[in-house]
Amino acid sequence: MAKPLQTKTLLIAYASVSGNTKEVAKLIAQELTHKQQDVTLYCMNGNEPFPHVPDYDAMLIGTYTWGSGDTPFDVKDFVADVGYKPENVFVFGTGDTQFGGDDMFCMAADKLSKFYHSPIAPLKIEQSPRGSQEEEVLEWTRGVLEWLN
Ligand SMILES: Cc1cc2nc3c(=O)[nH]c(=O)nc-3n(C[C@H](O)[C@H](O)[C@H](O)COP(=O)(O)O)c2cc1C
Repeated sequence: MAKPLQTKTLLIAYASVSGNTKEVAKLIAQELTHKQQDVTLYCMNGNEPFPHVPDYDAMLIGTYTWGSGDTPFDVKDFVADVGYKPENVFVFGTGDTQFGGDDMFCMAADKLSKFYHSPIAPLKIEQSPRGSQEEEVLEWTRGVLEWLN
């Protein structure tokens, strides 16, 4: 029989301009909540109060990629404001292969994942997760939970 999952406190912090990364963040949050996890969603480019990161068992960071493989300023600011590298940081991103092809696809997610020594590979979604990519989001989310348990 599968081991029951422990309830973890999980921060999902994301930046999103046109809504794709927000959609992925919401799907992840839904799945985690469904699995009895204690989830807080935080939008980096909104007006919500800054989260107290040490309160969480793990942080999931969501980013789009802009320019030529660049990390958005909102994400860079968030990372700087957190001020330390927590353990257990998982990264998801959305991108578009029309900008720079496979080499630059979701490059911001790759960079963040390296920066935080993330224990599992970043999730990379081509624009909106709706449709066939939804299952990839759910699988990745289950992978995060498995790693934390
Ligand atoms: C000016 C510009 C540059 C972009 N550069 C990249 C890029 O280098 N790599 C990539 O994967 N996506 C790139 N994108 C695509 C966005 O990352 C993608 O549309 C993403 O899903 C937007 O996320 P959001 O809807 O959460 O804002 C670029 C988009 C724009 C408008």
